[in-house]
Amino acid sequence: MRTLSRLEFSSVLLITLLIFITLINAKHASASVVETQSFINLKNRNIIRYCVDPDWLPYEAIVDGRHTGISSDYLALLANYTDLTFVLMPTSSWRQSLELLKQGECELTPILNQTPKRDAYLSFSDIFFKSPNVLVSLKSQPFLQGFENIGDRLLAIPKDYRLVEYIQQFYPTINTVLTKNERQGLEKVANGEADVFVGSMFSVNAYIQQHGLTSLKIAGWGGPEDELRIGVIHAKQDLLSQINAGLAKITQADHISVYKKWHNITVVEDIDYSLVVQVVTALGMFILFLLYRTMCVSKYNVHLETSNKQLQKLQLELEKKNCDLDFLAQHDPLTKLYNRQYFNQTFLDDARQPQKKMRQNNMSLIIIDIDFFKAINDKHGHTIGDKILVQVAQVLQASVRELDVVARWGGEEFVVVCQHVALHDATELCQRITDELSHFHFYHNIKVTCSFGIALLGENEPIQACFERADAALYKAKQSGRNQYCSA
Ligand SMILES: Nc1nc2c(ncn2[C@@H]2O[C@H](COP(=O)(O)OP(=O)(O)OP(=O)(O)O)[C@@H](O)[C@H]2O)c(=O)[nH]1
Repeated sequence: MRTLSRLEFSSVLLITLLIFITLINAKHASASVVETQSFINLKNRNIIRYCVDPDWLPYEAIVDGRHTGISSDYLALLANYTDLTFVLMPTSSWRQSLELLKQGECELTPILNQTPKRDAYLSFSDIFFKSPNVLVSLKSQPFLQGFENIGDRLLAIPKDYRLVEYIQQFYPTINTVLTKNERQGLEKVANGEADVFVGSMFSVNAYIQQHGLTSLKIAGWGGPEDELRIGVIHAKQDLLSQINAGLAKITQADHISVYKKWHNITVVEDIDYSLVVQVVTALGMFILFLLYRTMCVSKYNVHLETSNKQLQKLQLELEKKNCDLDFLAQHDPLTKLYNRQYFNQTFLDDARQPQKKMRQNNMSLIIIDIDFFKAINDKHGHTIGDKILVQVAQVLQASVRELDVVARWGGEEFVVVCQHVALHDATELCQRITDELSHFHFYHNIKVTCSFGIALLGENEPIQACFERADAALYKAKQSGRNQYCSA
């Protein structure tokens, strides 16, 4: 058996090492192609050591020592379309990955932007993935649109990211604070240590959703979009033709599959809740004011209704009092017949229209006087005398027609005005009254008789004269022995 040359020995040692690394990674069943390669395959394949950003999901990350994210899926596709085998060199930070690339320890990094500084040690493939960068701020901040409106605000950027170079070159006056990674930048904004953060939309959104940073919002676009490529160290730039050929073989369906797997963007709505609160508060106050007004108005209405009812009651009482007053002014309180004042106003005033009509239609005037009333008073007392007066009034009222008017002239004397009644009819009325009185049961069986004086109102005769004639006729009836009627 021949002994191995130094070159053969080194190759065997390297392959053994790679197998060992592969076996360790294989237990994680990653999308990374190297993790499923057999020893025989590895022998025929070009093995590439690569580094990634260990904390840049969904683009890439190292979780439990395993490469995951968009770049992991693309490397798997590339491994299918080329004879390249990719072996992950785990790092703890993006900076460390960049350092290993500069030193040539890592030969490839699968997803990054091309920048002038990186051109110094990396060669770049064609673009295979594009993504916008966004500005992130607290929801209370205004919508910034772009870097132009950042003003004095403090901008957080992950160090060693392409955007640092971009800001330094195009917006050197913006106050910046460099953060370890995107997560730290977002946390600084959420904690108020920085005002704005700029980063890739995919990773920013993923982080906001994963960690429930609901106080944050997308506040604008952050410069040119990321144009992501594979970077290889200059020593390995010959690989680029194979890499680009492999990338070109990736189908649209492959791209969409990767995109769907890692894209879970939910639009964080840019709602100005302070405005909503202001509007709701204003509306609430307006509604409260309306309620207060309605309560005041209904209270006032109740008060008004009560006052109106009281007023109506008072009005009714007043009307009743007025009626009472009117009645009292026109009636005799004892007999309830019309009084002398009413009689005078109604009949003795010639100027009044009704009397002119009466004159044209036969009007008879009868004066009635109770006989020997003084004797009744003297014998039975005034109270009984009053009652006799009331009973005589009832007899008179019951004996006349509705349109005739009976009034108490004074003392024990009454007046009857009969309309449309000729002298003859008036004498019949007196006889009827006389008959009624003779049959009427007065208090204490007192016998009550009356004397009557009748006069027919003559044409053009003043009523006063007619009254005087009736009075004279009454006197005549008295003189003739009472309980009789005389006409004039
Ligand atoms: N009880 C009572 N008596 C009254 C009222 N007004 C007048 N008198 C009485 O009526 C009486 C009238 O008396 P006289 O004028 O003398 O008449 P008379 O006694 O009826 O006699 P002749 O008329 O001549 O038949 C008086 O005694 C009055 O006091 C009254 O309202 N009530």
